[in-house]
Amino acid sequence: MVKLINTKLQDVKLIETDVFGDNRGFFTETWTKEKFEALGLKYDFTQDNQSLSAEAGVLRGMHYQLAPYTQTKIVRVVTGVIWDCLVDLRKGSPTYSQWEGYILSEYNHRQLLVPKGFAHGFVTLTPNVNFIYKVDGYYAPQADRGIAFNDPDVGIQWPTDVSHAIMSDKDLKRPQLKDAENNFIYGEI
Ligand SMILES: Cc1cn([C@H]2C[C@H](O)[C@@H](COP(=O)(O)OP(=O)(O)O[C@H]3O[C@@H](C)C(=O)[C@@H](O)[C@H]3O)O2)c(=O)[nH]c1=O
Repeated sequence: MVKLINTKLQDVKLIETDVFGDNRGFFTETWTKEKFEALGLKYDFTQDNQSLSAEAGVLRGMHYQLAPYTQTKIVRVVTGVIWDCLVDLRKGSPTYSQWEGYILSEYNHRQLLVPKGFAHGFVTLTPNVNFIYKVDGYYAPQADRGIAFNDPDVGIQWPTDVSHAIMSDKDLKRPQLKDAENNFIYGEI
């Protein structure tokens, strides 16, 4: 059985699948087309991605691709623990500009549905985080955008001190939401 858990953010869902433990370890179906579609999660996935973050305190975010290159993502962690964060960038959404964080780990096996129009990022809470995700749109570097992880107007409360987080140069220079290019309209994407 696949279980969907609503979150504070409109349209964002946590996903739990059955995990069958035994003397060898465990088994779980991480994505099953017909079971996910029966719950309304019907996407034409085009790409699977993996990142490794070697240390605790790596911060990647807050990322999105502009329309028409928007991506739905289903994200999860296969080794390690992260605090994953989303910001709703869809103008007109009841939760516009709000953020929420979720623990995703090799232990809770939780996945997160990141709808189109959300900025997404995470901080690693352990070393050796293997993060994998499906997306339903190809990588489009010309549409690659982000907002600053520490935008005071958004006010994300990271669970650890991220003032010296290990980050890409690109992410250190992201604009605030009020200055960011953003063409998402709630209901239109
Ligand atoms: C995302 C991506 C990157 N790349 C390349 C570009 C670059 O040389 C290298 C690293 O890219 P980045 O620094 O953007 O990688 P990263 O910071 O891990 O980017 C990811 O972060 C998380 C939080 C997300 O939400 C993802 O959608 C994606 O934006 O990989 C691809 O070739 N295809 C892709 O789909």
